[in-house]
Amino acid sequence: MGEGGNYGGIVAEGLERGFGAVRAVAGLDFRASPGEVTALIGPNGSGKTTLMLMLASLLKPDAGTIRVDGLDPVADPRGVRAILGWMPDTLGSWESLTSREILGLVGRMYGIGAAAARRRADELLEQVRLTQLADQPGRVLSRGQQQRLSLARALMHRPRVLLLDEPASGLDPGARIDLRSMLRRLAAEGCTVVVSSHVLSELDEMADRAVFVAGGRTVRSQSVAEADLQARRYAIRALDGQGLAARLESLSVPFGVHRAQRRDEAVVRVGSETEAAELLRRLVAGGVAVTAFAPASGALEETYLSTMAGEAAR
Ligand SMILES: Nc1ncnc2c1ncn2[C@@H]1O[C@H](COP(=O)(O)OP(=O)(O)OP(=O)(O)O)[C@@H](O)[C@H]1O
Repeated sequence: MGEGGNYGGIVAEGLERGFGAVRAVAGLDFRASPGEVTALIGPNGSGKTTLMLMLASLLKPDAGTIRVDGLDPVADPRGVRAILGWMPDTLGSWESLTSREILGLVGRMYGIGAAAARRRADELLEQVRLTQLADQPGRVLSRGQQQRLSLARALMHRPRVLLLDEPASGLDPGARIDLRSMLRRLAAEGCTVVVSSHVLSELDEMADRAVFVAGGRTVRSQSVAEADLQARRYAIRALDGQGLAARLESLSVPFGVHRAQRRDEAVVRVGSETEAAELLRRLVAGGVAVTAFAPASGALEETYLSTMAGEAAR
């Protein structure tokens, strides 16, 4: 429960924001609950950053209402900033200050005492694996290291709500895994976590819920568990591709042939995991030597493609 209102987490309704003639956000509803990681997904220019800036009190909506843990970012921007951590997609930094100094300064800006800020900075530098570089000036950090520092900055004041715009971009695979487990842990501690990303396979692993936006509007909101249950495409490979095709034809299963990783595979659409298991059983029973049988794309990617295809047809 938020201190200043009835809802914990984020509730935004009917949001609109234009820049001159461009309607960046044009009737957007968005919710994110405490204890969950919510993914914000949409094509380039669909309004994700504009939405996050409004949630973070850094940009005023032209219309609509926002509550962040019960607080209104328009009426009470300081209140919202005190409970919210914001990791922008690119972060300007103080080039001559060290990571340790930057975090110390950010801590002081949030009103944390010097000793407590130092302790918190050390703890976060450890978590984002920057301890070795803590006393190097900011300008020597690589892009991925800057991203990790940016995450530490967003967490300095232990925010209850965390907004991250493309947090994984520039991170190496190990750092991506660290990021995922950090965000899961923060959600488990009750934090409201919102992540925008174009890497949908990563969100499959990380998010509980996804909000899809296009053209500045919400076009779909779905839990990842629901996405997992929906109809999806499976890719099948066999030692003998022609035998596989013949068997699919005899079972009256429509399929397309797709060249992947230098080999042909058949792509079919199945309604559920049960249906997939039954198809695999029948192929094997029919003597097809199946070597691979798996979803052709992640659950959120599947929703994204079908949702955006629907949008294009509007
Ligand atoms: N300050 C601005 N002035 C003018 N137009 C802007 C401004 N900020 C955003 N826009 C426009 O608003 C639209 C939405 O932009 P936004 O950055 O919110 O998209 P996004 O979904 O975050 O995109 P991406 O996935 O590429 O990061 C775009 O058409 C963009 O050009």
